[in-house]
Amino acid sequence: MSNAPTILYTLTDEAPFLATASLLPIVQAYAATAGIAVDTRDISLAGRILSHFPDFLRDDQKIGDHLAELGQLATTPDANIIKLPNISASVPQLKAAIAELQAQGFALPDYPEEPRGERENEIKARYDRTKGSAVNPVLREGNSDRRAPASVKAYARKHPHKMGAWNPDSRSSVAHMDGGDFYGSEQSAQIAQAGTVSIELVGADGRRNMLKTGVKVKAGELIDAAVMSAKALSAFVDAQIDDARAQGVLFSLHLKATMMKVSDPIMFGLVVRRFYRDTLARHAAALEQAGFDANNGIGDLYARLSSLPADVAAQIEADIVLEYTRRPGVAMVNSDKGITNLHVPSDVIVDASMPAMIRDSGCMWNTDGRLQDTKAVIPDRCYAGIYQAVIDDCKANGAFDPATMGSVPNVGLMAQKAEEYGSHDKTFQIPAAGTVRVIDEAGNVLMEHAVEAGDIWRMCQTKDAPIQDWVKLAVNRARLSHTPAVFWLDSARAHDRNVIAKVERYLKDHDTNGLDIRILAPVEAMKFSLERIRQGLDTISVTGNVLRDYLTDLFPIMELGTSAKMLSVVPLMNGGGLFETGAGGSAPKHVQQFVQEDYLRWDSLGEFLALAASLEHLSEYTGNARAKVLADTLDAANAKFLDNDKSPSRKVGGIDNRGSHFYLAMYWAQALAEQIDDAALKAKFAPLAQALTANEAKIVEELNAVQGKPVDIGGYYHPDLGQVSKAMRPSATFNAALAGLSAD
Ligand SMILES: NC(=O)C1=CN([C@@H]2O[C@H](COP(=O)(O)OP(=O)(O)OC[C@H]3O[C@@H](n4cnc5c(N)ncnc54)[C@H](OP(=O)(O)O)[C@@H]3O)[C@@H](O)[C@H]2O)C=CC1
Ligand SMILES: O=C(O)CCC(=O)C(=O)O
Ligand SMILES: [Mg+2]
Repeated sequence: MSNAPTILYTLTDEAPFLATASLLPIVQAYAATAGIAVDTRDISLAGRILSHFPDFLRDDQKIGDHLAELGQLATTPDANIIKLPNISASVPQLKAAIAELQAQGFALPDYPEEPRGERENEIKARYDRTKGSAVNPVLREGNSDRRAPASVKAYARKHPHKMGAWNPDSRSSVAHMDGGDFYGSEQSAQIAQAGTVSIELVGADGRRNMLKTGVKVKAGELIDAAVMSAKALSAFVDAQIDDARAQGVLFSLHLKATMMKVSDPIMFGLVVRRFYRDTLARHAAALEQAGFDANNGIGDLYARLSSLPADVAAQIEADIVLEYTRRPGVAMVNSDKGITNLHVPSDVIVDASMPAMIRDSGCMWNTDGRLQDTKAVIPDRCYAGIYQAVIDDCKANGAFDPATMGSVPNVGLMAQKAEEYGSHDKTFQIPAAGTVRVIDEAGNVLMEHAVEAGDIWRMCQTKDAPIQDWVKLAVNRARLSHTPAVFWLDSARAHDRNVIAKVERYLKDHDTNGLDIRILAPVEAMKFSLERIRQGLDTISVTGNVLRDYLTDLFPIMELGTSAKMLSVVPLMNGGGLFETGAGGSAPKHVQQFVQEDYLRWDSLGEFLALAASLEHLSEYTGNARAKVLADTLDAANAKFLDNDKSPSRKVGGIDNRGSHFYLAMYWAQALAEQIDDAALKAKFAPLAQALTANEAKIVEELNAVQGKPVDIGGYYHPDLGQVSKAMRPSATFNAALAGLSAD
């Protein structure tokens, strides 16, 4: 790459994809002035689906497997990838995307939910590769460094977002199991020498059923396994439903059905089956016939009613209404449309949903569209306790104050499918009682669990090199930021005990003189960090993969109002760079607003920060001095952008995503025209800076004039590129000015 510096910009889904249609032409035009190509790769859900079915498509419809290509590139020092959030699809989303593509003339097969025969099994396996968190584990060949840069933190202090007040008498709480969960059953082993392990289920009758063979392991690697008892989960859920009703609080469930794509939909399904148990039992035969799958949420039931005789469908609907009278109120995703917390597994995702609840005074929405105290059910104990610690702190001390609070950046272990990221192909719902064993090639039993039918058993892998890299990253971050760093590890967990031993060993490889580095159990680490945050002090959280996910939404949402404003860098272990934009998702409700009123609220600050880091990395890797000038001036532009508060406002009338891109382009051009490090660039950007500055009012008016009416983009999962581009670039004056930069 050093000859032809290239940045690869990912095309994804929903709001970030729409934003790209406006931002990318700006980025490409500016980067070209330094001889940098910014190419795209399609890793959207639709793109991933199409790339897996070339044999069903016309030649002109086929696309390559861009994700595999990027995954390969991520293992090389040449990688310079800007990764926007993408859909980690649940089954309902996957089916909706397939239906949309079929309607657009792509002759894809249906998703065989209950595959019959080899052909359907093969088709389902192909689709399943595109499902859930299919992208991030492939690209994240490094550990993550997520933080709010100083300019962003200063912005948040100057323009604090609203936080709901906390009442000390709030009845909101987090409920978790006391036993029979992953936490209570975790076992861990360290691999002595490279080889393979197998996973077998030995039935009560002694029959051996191989669940998986040939799982490659490296020397020094940690493997862990745990089981969630279906019986224990079921009893726990029943007790929580009753308790929520007795207390008069809303019932809500918080899982990560997208990222934990095998285990969590099963847990979600179990909760749906318990909550609606009377209706589901009464109509079991009809619902079976209609193909209802509780793992896809109660929304799946409604979607299938039309396939049943009208009187049966009406009876089922009536029974559900009746059943609600016997249950606690359920938290709503959208009370206007009657969408509950149990409708779709991907609607309520714990990393974003718990911070939202905490920001809303510990409440969620009830069916009347009003906020109400809530019981948040997070069954497994591994991490549930951290949220109760936040709730306890808010009840004791009131809401956090974004104008004064400190920050909790994160260094997260995730490289090479570390921890839960690698569990997908090693998670099983157990068909019959027996014992699950993990055995090595010599036949040694490394871990074993007694299991019952319906239990969820899963194994994770964490290689040694990523742990070493993670420790190094933590020490470097603590040194660079002069900030204490806490490893959130729980000595009561078998896996964490093994990680602690490695951390203690690898910390010795570094100069930690003068640094404050501690290892604390998650709840203690949370209390310690919260106590400091209230004093305005920062504390680096150094965590495993799941806490990385949880904390990098929780703290940014409390501190900045959104994780979109985070700098999110993944220094790839082989030297390349993966620059993620923000730490949040693809915000589906932004698309709904856009098609209804041509207004896109998506905040691209995460993209701006990622681009600056990517240009900086490119300049260091290739020695391209102009890339450095572009990076420095973009930094300056970002600071000005924040200072002048040019992020999109929430409602029609203000500037939206497109307006904010214009301001970034203007500030960036002005900084380039003002700098003195590169005279040619200065001369090139002077006329553009002048044109944008002179036409500011006109451009903003052209951009804002389109707002307020519906806009058609030709699809949700696979919108029409031409229509999107037209909608996202409505200012002729701005477009002409940019074209001028590329022309000369
Ligand atoms: N890295 C990735 O690829 C990730 C992908 N996802 C995927 O994203 C989808 C949605 O997930 P969900 O958990 O709802 O999380 P989101 O982060 O998409 O949404 C949660 C809320 O965060 C706020 N928000 C997030 N990003 C922005 C932004 N750039 N501009 C303005 N507001 C923003 C909005 O809150 P408010 O309205 O309160 O301002 C939004 O409603 C799922 O398909 C999920 O799988 C999720 C996380 C990461
Ligand atoms: O991989 C995913 O599905 C989501 C990842 C995520 O939420 C994150 O990285 O913060
Ligand atoms: Mg997340």
